[in-house]
Amino acid sequence: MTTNTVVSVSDLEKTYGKPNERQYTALKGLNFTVAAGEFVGIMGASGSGKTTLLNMLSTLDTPTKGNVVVNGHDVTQMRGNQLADFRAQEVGFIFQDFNLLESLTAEENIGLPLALKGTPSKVMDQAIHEVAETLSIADLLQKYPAELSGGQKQRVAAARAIVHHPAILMGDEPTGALDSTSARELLDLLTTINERQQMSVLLVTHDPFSASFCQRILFIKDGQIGSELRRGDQDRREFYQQVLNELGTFNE
Ligand SMILES: Nc1ncnc2c1ncn2[C@@H]1O[C@H](COP(=O)(O)OP(=O)(O)OP(=O)(O)O)[C@@H](O)[C@H]1O
Repeated sequence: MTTNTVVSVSDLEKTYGKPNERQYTALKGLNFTVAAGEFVGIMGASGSGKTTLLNMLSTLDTPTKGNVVVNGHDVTQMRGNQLADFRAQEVGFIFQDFNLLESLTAEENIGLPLALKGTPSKVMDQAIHEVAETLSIADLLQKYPAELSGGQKQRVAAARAIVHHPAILMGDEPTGALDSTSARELLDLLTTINERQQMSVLLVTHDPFSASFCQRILFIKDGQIGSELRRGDQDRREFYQQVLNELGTFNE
């Protein structure tokens, strides 16, 4: 793995079910890398293995075979506390349903990854306010999730995902519960995070509009990478058309 590779996946396989039970192989030998500062999309039809892949990358589940290396750590070799430390430091997550804690303010939610690491409160305050400025949510910090719109909740969730400067930000359909305006704002925000902070972003989505914000898209079909698109110097609208065309032929 070269130094500017943030994610390296080799021969990744995942079979669900015990050997003496009914088994299903969701991933059938995936190989790809994500470079530092790259914005990569993972697309595929329902059931193609997108969430399974994200679970392997984020260490929420373990592969049956193969390796996943994130920022130099072979996560398939880690156990217990090592895994917990890895997740707390190297990965940021945003989910479709925000996953904010309702009893905490936006500020407290954003600070969670730092609190879990035992960060001193002054350092934590500064980091929270910096990220809140970057994501234009400084005025929301004292509010509780119930007082926020879906779009605002997802901005808070994005702030929580990057406050500890992870090596990579992963999103599982993060625009799925948003109206089209908020979805657009979140995608612009992910682009800002990617460009300004040089943070690698991996976005799992079945939505071609969301995917068109990526620099490169991997299309998964039946547990394998079926094809790949690169945006190059096309503008986003042209790339969107290309994604639609690819999906048209890909799903046939
Ligand atoms: N815990 C499990 N046990 C058995 N099979 C599973 C399990 N989790 C997922 N699968 C199967 O693995 C395949 C891939 O599922 P996965 O959730 O990764 O797909 P996906 O591409 O994320 O789908 P969607 O877009 O609908 O979320 C599916 O056929 C699914 O039924």
